[in-house]
Amino acid sequence: MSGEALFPESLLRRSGGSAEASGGERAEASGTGKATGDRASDGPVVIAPGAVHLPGWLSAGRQRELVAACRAWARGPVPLRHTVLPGGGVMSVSTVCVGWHWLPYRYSRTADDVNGARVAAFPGWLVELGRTALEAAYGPGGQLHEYTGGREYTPDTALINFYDGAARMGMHQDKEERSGAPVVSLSIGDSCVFRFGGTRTRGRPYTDVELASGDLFVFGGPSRFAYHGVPKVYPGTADPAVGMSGGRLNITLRETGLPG
Ligand SMILES: O=C(O)CCC(=O)C(=O)O
Ligand SMILES: [Fe+2]
Repeated sequence: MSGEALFPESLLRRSGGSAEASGGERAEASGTGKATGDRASDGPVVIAPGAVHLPGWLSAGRQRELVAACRAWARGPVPLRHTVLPGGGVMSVSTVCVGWHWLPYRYSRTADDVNGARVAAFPGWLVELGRTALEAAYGPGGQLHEYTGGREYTPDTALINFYDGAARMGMHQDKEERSGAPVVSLSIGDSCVFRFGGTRTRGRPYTDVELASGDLFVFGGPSRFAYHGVPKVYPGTADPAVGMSGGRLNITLRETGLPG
């Protein structure tokens, strides 16, 4: 089944209700309460220059639609799998990609380290969702324009990561892309600690942000190549209304900058 068919108009609408990046810096709330599927957005929180957290940006309905699309992609043409690293280590998250397949440490149209199949096409509605997300995080002009090199944001790959309660992701940079356009990250299901550091080292200083179901996090501009990771997931914190029985789903949209 094509992912496109699963998507109603609601995902294509430029979202109302999502605040624009007008507020100044605010301290990050550190509550660990049960995440609901439909938290009202409190507005953008600037974590570092170019790095913005928008709590509760996706409605419960949109989260359910994304969960359904990710389920369809996980069925094929490339299955969800634990990536094997060159040193023999196996990532604890399971991943499936759309548009371009990420493998350590490059992109390919085919899943060369899985089953060799060409990955699912990157759908137009997901480009629109990425654009809407950037506008919500940065505001319609200004940084948005600057951080995308004056072009419209055109993500062409999505990495979909599934975390069970024990899964983690070590500190790393997203640097296989040749484009410096921002990364758009959407979280659904269980809450986690998202650790966001600097561009030079994977160590301190960093900021720990709790990402809950429906949250948007964007990192671009001076933060585009910042180290980040997920040291902890809080099992059982998701609202079953988003359509997941457990675990955490994270979708990152990126521009690869690759031809074709
Ligand atoms: O799960 C997350 O929030 C981050 C995922 C990530 O950093 C990645 O896929 O490169
Ligand atoms: Fe990453």
